Amino acid sequence: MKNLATGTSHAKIILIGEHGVVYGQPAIALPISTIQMQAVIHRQSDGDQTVKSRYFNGDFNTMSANLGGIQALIKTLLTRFDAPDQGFDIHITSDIPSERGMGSSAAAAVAVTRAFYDFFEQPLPHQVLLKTANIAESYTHGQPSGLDVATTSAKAPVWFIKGRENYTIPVKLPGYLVIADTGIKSQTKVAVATVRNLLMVEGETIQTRIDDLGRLTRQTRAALADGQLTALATALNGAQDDLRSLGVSHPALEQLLAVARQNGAIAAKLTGSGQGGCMIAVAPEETIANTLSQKLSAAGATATWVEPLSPTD
Ligand SMILES: Nc1ncnc2c1ncn2[C@@H]1O[C@H](COP(=O)(O)OP(=O)(O)O)[C@@H](O)[C@H]1O
Ligand SMILES: C[C@@](O)(CCOP(=O)(O)O)CC(=O)O
Repeated sequence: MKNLATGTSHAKIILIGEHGVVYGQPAIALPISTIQMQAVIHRQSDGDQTVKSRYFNGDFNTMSANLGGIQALIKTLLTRFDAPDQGFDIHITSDIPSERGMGSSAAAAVAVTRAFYDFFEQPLPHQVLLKTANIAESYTHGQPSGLDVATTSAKAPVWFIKGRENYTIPVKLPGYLVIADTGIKSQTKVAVATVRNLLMVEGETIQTRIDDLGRLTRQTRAALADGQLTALATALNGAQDDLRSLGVSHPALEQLLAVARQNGAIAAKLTGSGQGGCMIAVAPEETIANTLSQKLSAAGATATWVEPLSPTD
């Protein structure tokens, strides 16, 4: 066992397919490796078990309710390594805004899992990482698709279908993504419940929208493979129409989407669970992306990021 161990992860955005993915449709998500999360463990020889994060600073056994997922995950890991009473101090630091659709809960779970495997000096196969980190996600979300854990631990864009073995896909497209945060917090489990309730009440019309998200995601995959920026834009804009019908947009998101479209974005949609959180816009050139970022900030976005559409290591 080490005296000092670390685990890292990063943010993600869902390019297309959020919410549909909960019902078996495909989704495509991109790692945002410039926005990082880190978990650092110091061994405590006195047996103390302590946690420090944005949400909580104190004894591991009295962690606040919104860190219940991380607590359950750490308990599982200590049991797995036959060390339930091992002393540790874990410090989680994050640049990922929380409850904004950028995968903070999954990134925390991935960083913590990696840190404990490093602490106990054990190899961590990727499939074990996914399964383990999803213990925390199940607690936080109820029934996560697994997309967020897959992407916050990935180095390349992920093609994802729930319950299947998922894989990374190449994206070789010119163009830039602008990510903008409305600053409005929204919990994934609440947005997922909105869609579930609508599906129960309205049935077929909602199922049609979910199916359409799958169709548009497949169209996006073809557009990414062929370098077709216009086809990509059509699919992303169509997905926003579907997501609005599913009840997961928000006036603040709609306002930023309009600003993006008026200032040179060829596509704009919410990303992640919606009902607040972040939106993404696609710009054909970096100069347009930088202008968009300024305009979105002026329109009230609390933070913006510009990223190339084809991620680089
Ligand atoms: N820095 C952090 N340290 C520990 N846990 C975190 C941190 N940031 C986020 N989380 C966890 O993620 C939860 C938010 O997750 P969620 O509602 O899914 O939003 P997101 O879209 O950001 O993933 C928080 O309630 C907390 O449990
Ligand atoms: C809405 C959903 O498709 C994505 C949620 O993303 P986030 O937790 O808002 O980053 C839910 C899921 O995939 O489990």
